[in-house]
Amino acid sequence: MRRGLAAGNWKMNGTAASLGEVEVLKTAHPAPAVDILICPPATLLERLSSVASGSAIATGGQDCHPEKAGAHTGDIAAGMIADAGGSHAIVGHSERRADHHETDAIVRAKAEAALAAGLVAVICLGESLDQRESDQTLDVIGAQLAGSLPDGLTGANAVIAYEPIWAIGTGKIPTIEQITEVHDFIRAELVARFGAEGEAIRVLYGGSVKPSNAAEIFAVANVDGALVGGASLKAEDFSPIIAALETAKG
Ligand SMILES: O=C(CO)COP(=O)(O)O
Repeated sequence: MRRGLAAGNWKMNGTAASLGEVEVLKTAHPAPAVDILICPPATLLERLSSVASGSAIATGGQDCHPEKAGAHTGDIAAGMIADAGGSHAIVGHSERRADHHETDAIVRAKAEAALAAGLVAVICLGESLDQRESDQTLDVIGAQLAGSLPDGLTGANAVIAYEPIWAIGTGKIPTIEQITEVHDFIRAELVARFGAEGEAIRVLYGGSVKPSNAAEIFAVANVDGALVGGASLKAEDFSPIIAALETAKG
């Protein structure tokens, strides 16, 4: 059985004061029945990793550059995430695909760089509202899976996050039937491409996950956890989401 994963993406939020939230989570979840991951802004990764050290909380970056090093002002290499104590790298988030014009090919190259640095790649995909309303969701997700996923993915080196763009930060979530349909589709595609490992790769749902809706989302068989934005910033919101995942998947 796949172990649940509660992942927090702090996006461009957080300062040194936010490290206190991690202290609270550490105390509240000393031996969780699921995995916990926090991806803070790069400025906090090393400090947060040190606060989380010795606890059940893993840390990661929100992006990585495809290259190992070089003249790429403002970018961060996967090896630097590992050096700062991170074990995961989110790649292909819709905000990066939109703000930084990242294509599936770029996302794939970034995921490959993450794997080469020994990180777990958390590869994000999801449809826009237009695509959802014109019934293209599964086509879009299929194309993103085909284009963004490197070869050789396993349950140990990759996580997929399905995040419908229109559900991110909006308070709207798809119906449970829609979440079930997409997650079942992703699972089938993963198994078709990666065989038994496709069964082991965790598939997270992301987009307006809150303490109030977490339990119903986690009840879906092929939802293995969540990639949480806003509700991961405060321990008082993230902690009940972790607890709901423990109840559903622990
Ligand atoms: O984009 C997300 C996580 O990567 C989801 O963000 P919200 O939980 O704030 O909707």
